[in-house]
Amino acid sequence: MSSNVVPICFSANYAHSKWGVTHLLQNKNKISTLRKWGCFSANLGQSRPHLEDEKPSDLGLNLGDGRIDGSQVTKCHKDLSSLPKPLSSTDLVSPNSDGSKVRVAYKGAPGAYSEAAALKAFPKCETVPCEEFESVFKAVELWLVDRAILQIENSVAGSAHRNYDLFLRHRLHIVGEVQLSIDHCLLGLPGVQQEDLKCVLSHPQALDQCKMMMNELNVVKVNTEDTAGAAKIVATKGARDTGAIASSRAAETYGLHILSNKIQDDSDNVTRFLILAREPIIPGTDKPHKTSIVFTLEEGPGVLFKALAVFALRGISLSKIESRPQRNRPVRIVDDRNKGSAKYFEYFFYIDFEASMAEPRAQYALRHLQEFSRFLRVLGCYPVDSTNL
Ligand SMILES: O=C(O)C(=O)C[C@]1(C(=O)O)C=C[C@@H](O)C=C1
Repeated sequence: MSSNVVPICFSANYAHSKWGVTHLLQNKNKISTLRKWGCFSANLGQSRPHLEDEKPSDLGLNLGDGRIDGSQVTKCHKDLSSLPKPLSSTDLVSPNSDGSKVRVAYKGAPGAYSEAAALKAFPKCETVPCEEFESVFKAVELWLVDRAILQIENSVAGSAHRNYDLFLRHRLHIVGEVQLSIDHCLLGLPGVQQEDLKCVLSHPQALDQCKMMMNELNVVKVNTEDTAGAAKIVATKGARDTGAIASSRAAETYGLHILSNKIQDDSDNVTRFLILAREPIIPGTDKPHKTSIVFTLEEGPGVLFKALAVFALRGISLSKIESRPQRNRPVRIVDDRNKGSAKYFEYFFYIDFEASMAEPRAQYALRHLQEFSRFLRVLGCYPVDSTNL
């Protein structure tokens, strides 16, 4: 197939498409709630709600009992063997609840923690390494993969600030979270001792999480794109005075030795990752859910206080709040005749709150928040990761 030919899939099986539409119809009420808050981007108008009651004959098809026998084939004047064979359900590769066959994009080299997070969420998935965060998002948007995994915060080193900004540059939805316990190792070439090291490479977050050990060793710290990338550099350069902070999986992947393990300052070192997809999931109330939103505020006294109160008033806990500069409008200048002009920074506020969008109290809280906000977007509503770390 030439590279500029895009295969477009259509259903040759009425029953299959009917199932999809029926499934959507059953969840129509929930979906309309989601769309109201901007967290559903699929165009339901394209699916045909009346299709559920339609029969093949209504669609202008006369299939008889649905089967084609040999006599029908011989009546054709054309060679049908060159026509594309319809996909059967066994050919289809789609995200399954057991995690099989899901393709997950992550930023970094094989052996990175983000790859481990993808494997924790989808144990049988195919992981797809990407060089840039932009490519991770693009891979999902262009249907090259089914999901993306994105590190968002660490219990010791804090938020991955830049990753917050990516949400507004793209329109992916948060459909899950993964909490991964991070045990860093100091890696070196076989035969190298810890004392031989003059320089240690790693991702800035990992170097930050192992400050005490780095100060003790008195080495030069060098930032790399990711921890596994650091291990790869040490292995490929063969530098005996250079070590890497990375996982034991990375040591195995690149044939390095573990000089020291669990070197992080805090033994409870946990990184939270988000799972992103093209479509949101239908939020439930069967298990604890979180909702992530981003908003900007109107001007006025106490607006941030009022914004946060909409959750407190309804007994909804906030699990995270983060602010990021509004890049397109970073400063607001207010002129006051008596006090002169003042510059205020403008922010996007990101909040995770502990409720499902299927709960009326969450819907009321967002409706209330709209009174004080200029812009509001639901980034996703997803089950809390309550698995063992
Ligand atoms: O470098 C990696 O291996 C990553 O997956 C990135 C990352 C991060 O950005 O926080 C992930 C987990 C650890 O906290 C350290 C690094």
